[in-house]
Amino acid sequence: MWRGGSNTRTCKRRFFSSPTRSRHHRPPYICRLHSRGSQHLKAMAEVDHLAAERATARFDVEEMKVAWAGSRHAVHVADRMARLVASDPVFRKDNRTMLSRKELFKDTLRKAAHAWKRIVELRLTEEEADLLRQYVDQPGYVDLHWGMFVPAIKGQGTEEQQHKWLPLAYKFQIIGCYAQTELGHGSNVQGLETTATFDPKTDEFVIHSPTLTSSKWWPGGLGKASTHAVVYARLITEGKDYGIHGFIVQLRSLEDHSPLPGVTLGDIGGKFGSGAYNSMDNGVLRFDHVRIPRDQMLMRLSQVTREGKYVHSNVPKQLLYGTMVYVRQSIVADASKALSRAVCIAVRYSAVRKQFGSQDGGPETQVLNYKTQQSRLFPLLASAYAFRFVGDWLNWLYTDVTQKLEAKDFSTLQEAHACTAGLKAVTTSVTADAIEECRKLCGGHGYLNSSGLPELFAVYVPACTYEGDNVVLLLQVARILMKTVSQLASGKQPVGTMAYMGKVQYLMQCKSAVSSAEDWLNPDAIQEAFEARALRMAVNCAQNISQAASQEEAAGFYERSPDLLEAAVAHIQLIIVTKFIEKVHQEIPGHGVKEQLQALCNVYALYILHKHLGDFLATGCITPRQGALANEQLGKLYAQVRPNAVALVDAFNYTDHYLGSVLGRYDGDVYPALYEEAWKDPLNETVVPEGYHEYLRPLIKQQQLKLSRL
Ligand SMILES: CCC/C=C/C(=O)SCCNC(=O)CCNC(=O)[C@H](O)C(C)(C)COP(=O)([O-])OP(=O)([O-])OC[C@H]1O[C@@H](n2cnc3c(N)ncnc32)[C@H](O)[C@@H]1OP(=O)([O-])[O-]
Ligand SMILES: Cc1cc2nc3c(=O)[nH]c(=O)nc-3n(C[C@H](O)[C@H](O)[C@H](O)COP(=O)(O)OP(=O)(O)OC[C@H]3O[C@@H](n4cnc5c(N)ncnc54)[C@H](O)[C@@H]3O)c2cc1C
Repeated sequence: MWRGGSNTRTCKRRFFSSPTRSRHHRPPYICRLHSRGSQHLKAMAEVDHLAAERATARFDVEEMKVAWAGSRHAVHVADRMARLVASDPVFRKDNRTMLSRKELFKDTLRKAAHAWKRIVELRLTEEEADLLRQYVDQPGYVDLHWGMFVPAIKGQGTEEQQHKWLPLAYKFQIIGCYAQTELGHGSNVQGLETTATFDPKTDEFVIHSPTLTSSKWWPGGLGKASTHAVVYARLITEGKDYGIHGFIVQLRSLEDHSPLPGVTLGDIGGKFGSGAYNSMDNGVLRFDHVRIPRDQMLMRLSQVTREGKYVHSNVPKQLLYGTMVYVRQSIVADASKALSRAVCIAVRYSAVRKQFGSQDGGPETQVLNYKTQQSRLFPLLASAYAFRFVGDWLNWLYTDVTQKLEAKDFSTLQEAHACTAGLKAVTTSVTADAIEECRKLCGGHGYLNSSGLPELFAVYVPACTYEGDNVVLLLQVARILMKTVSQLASGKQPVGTMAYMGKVQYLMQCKSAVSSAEDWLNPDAIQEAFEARALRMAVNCAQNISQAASQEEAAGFYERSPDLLEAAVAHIQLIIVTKFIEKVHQEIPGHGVKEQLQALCNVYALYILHKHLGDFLATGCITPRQGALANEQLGKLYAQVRPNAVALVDAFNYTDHYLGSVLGRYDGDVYPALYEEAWKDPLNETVVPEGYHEYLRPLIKQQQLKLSRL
């Protein structure tokens, strides 16, 4: 019922033969003679400026790649797809920020068409094709086609509807998008205004946009590319409004791509940052009484009969939100990808960059050796790993819930909603902030487009808003927390990620036994502190809401919503910490791999504890002294991570192409690359800039004339 996109774990494999490759999947870098202005730079043989860093690693990087990717098979497939993309000139992206919007959009169409051609020619599996698209790394209509249009039909269409529409979508005979949000409403899905009124005379629905605010607004791929959309509209039949339902609507001609009669379509305009998300044609759409056959209503959950009778299957209405739940879980995995890219750039560059420290002409200090740099960077490195593992777990949960739903077991629906909504909110917020932090960690050069960080930030930051504004989603988690707390008194045992709340008697009064910094390395000590903090914050909120006895519960919730947000964050951080601890408890092969993950797990947990110390102290879970000990241990852990830092980001296994950053290059040969990149800027195409004769020369001449008259 919630069937979404592919579950890559179960994908059938069909490899195309691949050439043998060197250990690191980048072409050997030969520093080229620079075309302009840099003739003094001599061609050099390949040099690994980070070799000394790599030599200090105390673990097996190849095995860490397996731990990161999930399996040896996953490393292998990702490696092949990444190289395939990196070696293909069509997928070049280093000039992207210099293209105009129109050029960028056309470039996106070209890349998408070429990617599809390669997928067909090489007969790639679904898993391989997904990865290939990921490494092309340019937001475009295909993301919504595969990521939302297809999953919506799979999840909400009947067998016949799937049989009819999916083959068309799979072969790109139609291109689809997901048209839910309107100009007037996004978060409040039940507030959408577009109508789908059944006309029994013709056996059709009439799709209409009654107001300006009912215009569909934002859907990716809608503006220029899509031929079809799953449109969410209020179903009206026999004079009654049955609320929001999904409909497959054709928007453009399959002959000449012109909008069909009654359909007004366009792009909503340029977005934040150069390049970045501007490759996507987020669109506006209005309907003027557009007719579609009745069988284009997605009828898996509810149906309208030929006579116009509304029939709702005996399933929870929230299944209509299934596509969003599917995408939210995939966004958590994407957060670890975006965060690990930023961290990889910042760690490698921090190892190359040197400032201060030399009084006598000796070597300067690598900025990675500054404790402040480590205390800003290593928690982000740990977070990348934490998000990766919680993302894997969430993918498992999603698959499990989907199977239960197929068997008409809806008991885990709430758990799935709380986990996907909360983890989406926390991981995207942290990642967006972390990318910006990585930019600052790279100093001035981080601000250059060639660092890759400005574009990564601009592409990533809307993840805090799309698929549910993060605050709105955290309030959903808070509601479920409050419901769970209120049920504790009745003796109902919470399950899943809320199970810890069942230990309410103990967790409300327990005192941490930590008495030395080392005690904080005990996972039980961490787990208990996080559980007690999350539970006490939730219980405090529930008490404050109920104490406002004069108010309705909803009004109390509204008043206390800032505190509720924090309680929801505490609960989600507990889940992330728990899943990291569980991961480290598993068998993990490879020399030193488990030890490194253990250290990163502790960094993650103690960093969160340090950052939110106020919560832990205010709820009395730990004492100020124990808080100070946690911080002391954190410093020791940073020292442990330091010699492994570069190898830990190498384990992400990213090609230079995918990273797209002169600062994050695998070989660390940053300065010639920065120098060379600068000359590629269109401003450097002419020595004397355009506009000199119009504006600069007359200005200078005028001033000279004035001066000569004096
Ligand atoms: C690549 C980028 C592409 C981007 C694409 C997009 O952005 S696409 C556009 C993306 N757009 C967005 O993401 C829009 C974000 N907005 C929303 O998802 C919803 O409007 C809402 C969740 C905020 C409110 O929901 P509501 O109006 O129904 O009102 P309510 O709060 O009263 O909840 C009623 C009950 O339903 C439960 N429940 C809710 N959701 C789920 C769920 N998914 N599953 C299961 N259950 C769920 C909830 O717990 C409650 O349960 P209870 O207490 O009765 O047992
Ligand atoms: C890049 C991008 C791509 C997108 N792609 C698609 C797509 O393909 N298809 C599609 O249908 N949509 C898409 N969207 C739309 C997206 O899903 C919505 O923008 C998102 O759900 C947020 O809704 P909103 O814009 O209505 O924000 P609003 O709800 O108007 O948020 C504005 C502010 O109000 C606050 N707020 C709102 N409600 C509450 C509340 N109850 N309590 C407290 N605070 C509240 C929010 O926290 C926020 O600070 C996309 C958006 C973006 C930015």
